[in-house]
Amino acid sequence: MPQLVLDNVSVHYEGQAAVERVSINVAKGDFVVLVGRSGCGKTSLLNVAAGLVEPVRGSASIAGRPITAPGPDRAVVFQNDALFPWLTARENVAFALRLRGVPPGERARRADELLKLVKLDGAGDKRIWELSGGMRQRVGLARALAAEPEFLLLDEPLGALDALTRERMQTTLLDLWTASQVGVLMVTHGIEEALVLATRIVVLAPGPGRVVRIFETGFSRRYATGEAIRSIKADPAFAAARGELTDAIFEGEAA
Ligand SMILES: Nc1ncnc2c1ncn2[C@@H]1O[C@H](COP(=O)(O)OP(=O)(O)OP(=O)(O)O)[C@@H](O)[C@H]1O
Repeated sequence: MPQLVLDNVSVHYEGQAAVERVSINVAKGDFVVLVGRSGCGKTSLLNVAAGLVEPVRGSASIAGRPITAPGPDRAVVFQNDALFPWLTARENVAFALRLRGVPPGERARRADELLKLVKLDGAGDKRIWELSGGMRQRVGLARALAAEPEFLLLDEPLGALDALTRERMQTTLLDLWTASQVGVLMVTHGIEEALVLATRIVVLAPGPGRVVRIFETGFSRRYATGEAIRSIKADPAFAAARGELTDAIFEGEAA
């Protein structure tokens, strides 16, 4: 099974250490979430996995192949994803299909399938500027999936959304993950979001960024096997995990 591996990765900017010796493994089917206070290096680590930042020490690889640049095996979705506003939702997704070499005759049909997967069937003809923030983010996800990546790298993809839309998008993300069995590496500031989505949560602390705790969590697997999110969140085990995770994030912070 191909694994995305960050092995003892250190990242420096202008000689300053931002991340020191962090190791993270993401197998296909894993949903790994990075959490931690501002400046602990979450985005830097995601950028190393994306091939956008080169570590000064340690290595990044997929199935043993070094990561040196962005590649078709990884799709990246950022908070304010750059869609083409003058194109329709379908054309945005079809653009990614074109880059992958899908023949013109198949692109519209395949794009519609992907839009259906993110529950945007019927919105294919709408231009990006006509869509709400949540709908745009779903187009971004459909476009990322169009590349048929092995790994999805998500940097606060739901951060700009209102609370209700954000909650709905969490189930959309889980549905996509369950259906495609990609490996996900995601950054979030949402504690509850991390618990709902992750199979593993990596807690980082700043100064310089390092791993302080790893939680193996099973809530998203429960969703994948049919349990409703509401029932999962009502479980006392969920509240207990939220308390533990919050403590781990703020441990060591000056009062
Ligand atoms: N391009 C850059 N040049 C210089 N310093 C940078 C650069 N990118 C990040 N840093 C620094 O590296 C450290 C880690 O930043 P990073 O964005 O990875 O953290 P983060 O955990 O994602 O933060 P946040 O939660 O605030 O988004 C910070 O101290 C930041 O100021």
